[in-house]
Formats: sequence, C-alpha cells, structure tokens
Amino acid sequence: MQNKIEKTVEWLQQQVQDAGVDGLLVGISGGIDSAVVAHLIQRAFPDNSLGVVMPCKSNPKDQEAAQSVIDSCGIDSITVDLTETHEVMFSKVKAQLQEKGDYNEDQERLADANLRARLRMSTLYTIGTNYKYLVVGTDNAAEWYTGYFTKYGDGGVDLVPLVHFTKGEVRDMARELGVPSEIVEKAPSAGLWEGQTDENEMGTSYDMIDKHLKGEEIPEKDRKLIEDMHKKTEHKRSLATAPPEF
Ligand SMILES: Nc1ncnc2c1ncn2[C@@H]1O[C@H](COP(=O)(O)OP(=O)(O)OC[C@H]2O[C@@H]([n+]3cccc(C(=O)O)c3)[C@H](O)[C@@H]2O)[C@@H](O)[C@H]1O
Ligand SMILES: Nc1ncnc2c1ncn2[C@@H]1O[C@H](COP(=O)(O)OP(=O)(O)OP(=O)(O)O)[C@@H](O)[C@H]1O
Ligand SMILES: [Mg+2]
Repeated sequence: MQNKIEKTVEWLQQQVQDAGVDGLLVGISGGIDSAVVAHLIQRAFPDNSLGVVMPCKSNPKDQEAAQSVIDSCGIDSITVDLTETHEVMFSKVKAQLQEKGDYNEDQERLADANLRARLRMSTLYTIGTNYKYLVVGTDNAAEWYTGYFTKYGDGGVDLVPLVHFTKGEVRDMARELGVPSEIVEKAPSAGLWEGQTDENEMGTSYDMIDKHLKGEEIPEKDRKLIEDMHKKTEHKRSLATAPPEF
C-alpha cells in the first residue's frame, strides 16, 4: 500500500505540472474518501493544497469529523457554509415550479440532495480558480462503477486519483496515511439527508461491490443490482452525449 500511496502522490504532482497550475483542492466531508484525498494532496503539495469544508444543512458531527481530518494531515483549509445559498436557490425554483403547477413532491428529496452536491462543485471551482488549483474528486472504484455520485456534482472534478482503488483498499490506505480511526470505521454516507447511508440506499454493500470488481463470486441478487446500476449510469462516466455527425 505504501508503494501505491507514493505512486499516487507522484501522479498528482505530475498532473499539476502538466496542467501548468499551482496546486490542488478537495472538499472535506468528514468521510473516509475525502480524508484519504486530503492526506494525498497535502503530501503532494504541502504548501499548495487546500481542504474545503462545505456544510449544507449538515449534521454538526460531520464538521467535527472534517476538522479531525484537517488536523490529522495539517492541510490548509477554508469553510464555506452553503445552507443559506441552497435554501435560497431551492425555494426559488420550487416556488416557480409550484406556480406553474408542475412541482413533483416525489422528486423533492433527490433534487434537493443533488443540488447540494452541485453547489459544492461550483464552490470548489470558484475557489480553485482563485488559487489556480485543480479540483480533486474522491470517487473510489465501487462508486465509479455503480455511478453512485451526482453527475456534475461530486462527479464534476478534474482528477480522480482513487478511481482504481476498491473501498477496502481506500480503508487500508486511510490507515496507512494516519486518517483518524473513527473516520475509517464509520458507515459511508453521502450525508445528503438525515440518516442516509450508502449501503442502505444502494441495497448492497461495498464489500459485495469490491468482490464483484475483483471477479469473485457474489449472490445473483447483488450481481444483478450492481450491473443494473452500472448500465444505468453509463452516461455519467463520459462527457455529454453527442449525436454522430449528420
Ligand atoms: N441515459 C442518459 N443519458 C444522458 N443523461 C442521462 C441519462 N439518464 C439520466 N441522465 C441525466 O442524469 C441525471 C441523473 O443523474 P444524477 O443527477 O447524478 O442523479 P441520480 O443518479 O438520480 O442521483 C445521484 C445518486 O448519487 C448518490 N450520491 C450523490 C452524491 C454523493 C454521493 C456520495 O456517496 O457521497 C452519493 C445520491 O444519493 C443518489 O443516489 C438525470 O436527471 C438526467 O439529467
Ligand atoms: N460537507 C461537505 N463538505 C465538503 N465536501 C463535501 C461535503 N459533503 C460531501 N463533500 C464532497 O463530496 C464527496 C463525496 O462524498 P462521499 O460521501 O462519497 O465521500 P466521503 O464522505 O469522503 O466518504 P464516505 O463515502 O465514506 O462517506 C466527498 O468526498 C467530498 O469531497
Ligand atoms: Mg460521505
């Protein structure tokens, strides 16, 4: 794992050099994936990396966890609270849709959640432009394969250093890097609504997805679910769909 960490740090340094920019930034949620990325970019650029904490109607415990990540790697940081911004934008759109008679209550939770992820993306690019830094994503192999991210939200990034690592490997990496153990051990959550956990929402576990990605046998029900998610989210892994030239 030490070797993979070193190679990833070198790759990050190379990307910055090739792009002719000055450094890297990442959103720090208090979860394990962003904790690992924060440690990696801090190692790659001790003086030119930034962690951005962006609460958005979030549980205050997440902010404490984010702070513990910042303390554990010593990365420079900034906090931008998006609660008010989200409230203004979501309620404005909702009011216009209601006035038009088209508001769909059933889609509210998802639309609200994805707006949080997209506001975070916009915030990261605004800050990234200020510093001339690239935006680093946190998707691991399991999330990438199943498309478990918001298109142009947390999926809207410049670099995806963890995309070949299973969730299990991300955990090993986190331990090696010195990510606080409470963060390594807690249940993965997108934190997009109260009580959300990735595994409840997906209906399968990261262990199952990891096994499937490694070519191991898993129950048919899980295999089908994972393959269905993969097919349905194909559009998220490429840029906008274009027609052939007519
Ligand atoms: N075939 C197609 N070709 C081109 N575009 C297509 C498409 N099908 C849908 N689309 C577009 O994609 C949209 C649906 O994709 P998207 O907007 O991503 O939304 P969707 O996949 O419905 O939801 C995002 C999922 O990711 C989860 N998530 C989000 C953020 C962070 C995390 C985390 O782990 O931290 C997890 C979240 O809980 C939710 O389950 C549609 O509204 C439509 O605009
Ligand atoms: N409150 C937040 N502040 C800053 N960034 C956030 C916040 N919430 C989510 N993000 C960004 O969105 C990414 C996607 O979230 P995701 O839940 O997949 O990762 P994680 O929280 O780091 O790890 P885990 O999957 O274990 O919860 C995060 O890694 C982080 O970069
Ligand atoms: Mg999370």
